[in-house]
Amino acid sequence: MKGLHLMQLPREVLLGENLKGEVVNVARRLGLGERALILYGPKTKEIAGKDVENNLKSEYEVVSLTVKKGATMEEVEKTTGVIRDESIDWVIAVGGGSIIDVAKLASFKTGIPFISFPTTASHDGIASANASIRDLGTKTSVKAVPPIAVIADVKVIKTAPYRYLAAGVGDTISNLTAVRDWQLAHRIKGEYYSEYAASLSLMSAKMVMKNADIIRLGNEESVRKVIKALISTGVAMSIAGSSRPASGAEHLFSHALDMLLDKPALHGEQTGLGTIIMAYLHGMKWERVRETLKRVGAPTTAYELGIDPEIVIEALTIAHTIRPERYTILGKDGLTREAAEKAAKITGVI
Ligand SMILES: NC(=O)C1=CN([C@@H]2O[C@H](COP(=O)(O)OP(=O)(O)OC[C@H]3O[C@@H](n4cnc5c(N)ncnc54)[C@H](OP(=O)(O)O)[C@@H]3O)[C@@H](O)[C@H]2O)C=CC1
Ligand SMILES: O=C(CO)COP(=O)(O)O
Ligand SMILES: [Zn+2]
Repeated sequence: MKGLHLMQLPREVLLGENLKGEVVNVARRLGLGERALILYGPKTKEIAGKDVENNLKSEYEVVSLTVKKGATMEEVEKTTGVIRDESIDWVIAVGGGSIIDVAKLASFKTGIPFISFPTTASHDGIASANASIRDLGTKTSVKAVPPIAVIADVKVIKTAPYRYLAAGVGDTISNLTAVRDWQLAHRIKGEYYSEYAASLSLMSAKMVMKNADIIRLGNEESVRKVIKALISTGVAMSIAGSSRPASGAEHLFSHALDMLLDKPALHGEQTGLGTIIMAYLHGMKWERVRETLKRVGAPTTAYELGIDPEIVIEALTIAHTIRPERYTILGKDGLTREAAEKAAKITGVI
């Protein structure tokens, strides 16, 4: 229908302590069916997956699946296969961004609801409607539906190494340049722009900047600050109907690194680094971005990320080719090698 803008959002968001047993109550309140599929990874099974599964078994028939190959189409297909073969009614994902994205796309393809139970605060896919699957023929996220509920147990999330929390700040601070890119595309290409989505996204970035010193403590309050920013960013993406409010040129840079590296760093670490450079290109106060990342202990140089400076330059020069329909500060032609090197050197990234 022309002019119709569909915004899908989670029905329940729980943020608190000791929520591994709460899943049963959430499922009951939402009237979810008898047969549940729980997805976890080898590590997140031990961290929280088994406990959630055992709690669920008191009231539901539960099938479990361990995702070993990350956010790949192979894992999505395996999951959709189990959903069909076992007549599953709903899915719960207990894990990092990869496990959540596998559950998100598999449940979307089979038309059943899923619950997001994050074990890290490292990415803003926790509550979003889009899924990033590596070998989907595109390097970027595709449309799915948001989780019907998000259950964020701060005690569980705190078990993750501090690096993950700092990565969550990197994924959130990206909103600053992502929104600038969006505004640019709105002005230059007449692209749809949502002031509400952009404001919510910017607010999340500003909140983590303001609370950098609290986040650095790595305690439960720190986790709460970052998780709220990540969930709000996911909602901003749902309002926008795309990842526009949270993904601009800094994400294209991170996607380019993922293509070039056998072992990329954490998503949020890469996007944080990209934000410093893209803020410089936009003529923004890029020093403030770098300062915040430093204050929370996130990497601000290629060296700290363990990435060869040459790869950083290459990623900067190819970033514009990854999602050509998404106009950014990199323009249609991208950066020359000289411009890329200069931007990376001036900002101290290489
Ligand atoms: N859909 C969206 O909107 C978005 C999606 N993303 C995507 O999310 C992914 C990044 O997510 P991220 O969470 O950073 O990484 P991953 O989900 O890839 O997890 C990385 C590793 O961390 C482990 N892990 C998870 N939780 C804990 C914990 N509490 N303690 C110790 N180890 C733990 C995982 O264990 P195990 O081996 O058990 O899985 C895995 O080995 C990328 O694929 C990115 O593209 C990012 C932003 C937005
Ligand atoms: O990571 C994301 C937002 O933080 C999703 O962005 P992409 O659509 O670029 O994959
Ligand atoms: Zn991201």
